[in-house]
Amino acid sequence: MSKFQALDLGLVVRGHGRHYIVEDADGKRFVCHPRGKKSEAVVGDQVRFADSGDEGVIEAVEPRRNLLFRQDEWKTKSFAANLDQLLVLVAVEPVFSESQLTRSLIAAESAGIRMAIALNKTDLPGTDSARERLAPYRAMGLQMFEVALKADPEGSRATLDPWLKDQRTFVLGPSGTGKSTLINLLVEDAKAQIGEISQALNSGRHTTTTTQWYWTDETRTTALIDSPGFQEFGLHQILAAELWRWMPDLREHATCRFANCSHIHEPDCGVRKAVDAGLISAGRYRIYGEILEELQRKTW
Ligand SMILES: Nc1nc2c(ncn2[C@@H]2O[C@H](COP(=O)(O)OP(=O)(O)OP(=O)(O)O)[C@@H](O)[C@H]2O)c(=O)[nH]1
Ligand SMILES: [Zn+2]
Repeated sequence: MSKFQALDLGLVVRGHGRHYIVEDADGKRFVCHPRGKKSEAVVGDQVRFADSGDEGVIEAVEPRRNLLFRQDEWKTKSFAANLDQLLVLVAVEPVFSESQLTRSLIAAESAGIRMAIALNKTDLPGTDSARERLAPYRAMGLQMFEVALKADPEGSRATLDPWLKDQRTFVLGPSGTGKSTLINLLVEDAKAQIGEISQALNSGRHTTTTTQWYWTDETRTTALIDSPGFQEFGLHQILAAELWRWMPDLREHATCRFANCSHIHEPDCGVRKAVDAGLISAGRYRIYGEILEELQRKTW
């Protein structure tokens, strides 16, 4: 038994530099800092903390169920821990980058986190072509939602609510897709929740420059975790030789002559055959090649 077992267990709902907001079982929030130099806790972590009046101290981070993160050549950025699922929000406009979409799905798949895609702004005329671009993702068995968060808020809520209920959902999406609209629709007091936290952390600004945890209900069973940073989604945590495993459409066809097939140039490659036969989308295969090259360039 850890020596911190007797301390309160709390949930990290926001991190800001060396300061954290930790919420206890009753929903009471405390400003805390980590003991020692390292700031290891991330949003979603369960921590043992001691509330020592002015500011609490995080003594230990409990073991994690999972951790969603990205890693480029220079640094690792953790999004959040202990997630149930990932919702990638894209829109009919602005046109989404398939590379970014694929990267976020690979990160979640390799972290063992269930995921879905929501296509927003389906009131716009470009909906059909957006749907077409998403067809490969639907075909590989991904849960897919169509919404119009602004044009049809009630319908959108009805579409998403059952999937979100009682889950901790991390929301990712490029700028301009409607992430703020989504949060404000589902979290009644979103602005108040941010305001309260910004004030507590004395950060002064109300913008979400870091990951933010929201409860959508008073009983605190359904959570949305909002984060900036869809851009530059590095995947250096993934081994080049295993990349294909995290792409369900490639994985399905990876019956190749060589067990260590890279699916790029080898003879008798099931993946390349499937691409030629139109069973794997050319776009997804191209992105696979790009990410693979990036991972193979790794210098360590
Ligand atoms: N046509 C249409 N526009 C929408 C819909 N939902 C959101 N928008 C618009 O899309 C724009 C972006 O919405 P936001 O919610 O601010 O998007 P965001 O993803 O938070 O964007 P950032 O703040 O840049 O990260 C706004 O002008 C919204 O009014 C929709 O269902 N249909
Ligand atoms: Zn192969």
